[in-house]
Formats: sequence, structure tokens, C-alpha cells
Amino acid sequence: MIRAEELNAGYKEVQVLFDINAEVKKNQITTIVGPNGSGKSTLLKTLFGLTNIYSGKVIYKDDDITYTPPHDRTKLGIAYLPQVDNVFTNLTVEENLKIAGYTLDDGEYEERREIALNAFPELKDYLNRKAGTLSGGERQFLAIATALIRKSELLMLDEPTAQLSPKFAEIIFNKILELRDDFRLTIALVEQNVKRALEISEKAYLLISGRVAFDGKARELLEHEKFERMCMGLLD
Ligand SMILES: Nc1ncnc2c1ncn2[C@@H]1O[C@H](COP(=O)(O)OP(=O)(O)OP(=O)(O)O)[C@@H](O)[C@H]1O
Repeated sequence: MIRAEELNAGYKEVQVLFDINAEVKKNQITTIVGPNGSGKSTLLKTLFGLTNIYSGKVIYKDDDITYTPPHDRTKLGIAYLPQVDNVFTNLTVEENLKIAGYTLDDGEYEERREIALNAFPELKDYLNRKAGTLSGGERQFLAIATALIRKSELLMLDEPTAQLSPKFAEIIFNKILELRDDFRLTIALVEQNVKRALEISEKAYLLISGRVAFDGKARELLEHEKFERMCMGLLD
């Protein structure tokens, strides 16, 4: 669904990603793992158009979107949910949903709102609360719900379980599975909770110092005898 081809990218003069070839396939969960600072978030940001691309391409559904601005990628069905600042904290839950659906006509908005709230029924009790008063996990729900309203097809989630209790993290992992299986979404996931993320994923990429060090089935990485060392960036 989205593909990086020979991608070199970073922030102005600071190159972070080197010769990245990676693909997130339709209706699959693809997890990107790696040590701190290895470029996982930068890869998601690059796929969403938020970094400087020096060379290489980003292909989405066979179209070259390398230089397509982020707001146009949103219209194409790509959603990027950063770890923080993924909702408007000073607006209510209802207002956040409404803003996500601002391009839809009223009928369509109501339909999408219904779908989003059925996926995250927990939000129904909080519609009039400011998003800033929600817990971290509830904010994730809201952020994903807004992506559902926008009819996103590809969700790129940056550490959606960060700072959540193990119980809430598990709820999020189950929601991600639901998004793939019930909503037929495609998911790119960056996670610190590596084992659990790989267990629910089809595909995995291990990034070390901005380069792809492993590319294959998630299960293969999980069952690799040097798994722990590999994820810490120790390849020998
Ligand atoms: N806006 C920025 N400007 C300059 N350098 C940045 C910027 N954001 C990140 N970097 C640098 O890019 C490198 C990769 O960062 P990135 O956040 O992509 O890593 P990560 O693998 O997601 O790390 P973590 O697991 O700690 O979140 C780091 O050296 C970081 O300092």
C-alpha cells in the first residue's frame, strides 16, 4: 500500500535514514522496531511528508507521493498519529470528531461518526469533555476515531501504547487488530512493546542506525535466537 524506495531522509542537514526499502502491505500490520534513536519515528514521519527527503521515493497505491504535502496525503487516506499532540486538547471530544469530518456533508459525517463511536464506544460517555482531560489511552482512542471519520485507509501509529498501563496497552493492541480485521485498515506501527507488537503483526522491519537490519515476517524476528540482542542493536 505504501512503499519506501531507496529512501535517504532526515532533518535539514542531519541525515537519519539511509537507503531504506520498506513496504507496508494492504490490510496487514507492519511493525518497525529498533533501538532508541534508530529512526523509527523518522520513517513514519517521512512516509507522511514531514521530513526532508534527499533521494529515493515514497509510493502509495502505485502513485509517487514523495513530495506530496501532508494535508494532501491525509486526503489520500493516510493518517499519521504521533505519540503526543494527536488530538486538539482544548476542544471537546465532539468538536474533535467534527473537525475530522469537516470535508464531509452532514449525512456522511453522521454515518462516519456512528462508525467511529461504535468502534470506540468508550468515547460516547466523554463527548462533552475537553480532550485534554482524557487519559492517554482514551486520547489514543479519540485520535484513531478521528482517523476513522476521515476514512483513512492507512494508519501510521507512533508508540500508541507509550505510558499506558499494561492493561490499557493490551486494549489498544486488541483495537489495532480490530481495525485490521473489521475495518480492513492497513497499519504501520512503531512500538516499544516489541514482543506484543510483533505478535499481532504480519511484517517487521528492524532499524539500526537509520538502516534496515532485518526485513521479514514478524514471527521470524520474534523467534530469532538473537531477537533480544538484535532489538538492542547488537547484531553479532
Ligand atoms: N526534528 C528533528 N531535528 C533533528 N534531528 C531529529 C529530529 N527528530 C529526531 N531527530 C534525530 O533523528 C534520530 C532518529 O530519531 P527518531 O525519533 O526517528 O528515532 P526513534 O527510533 O523513533 O527513537 P525512539 O525509540 O527513542 O523514539 C535521532 O538521532 C534524533 O535525535
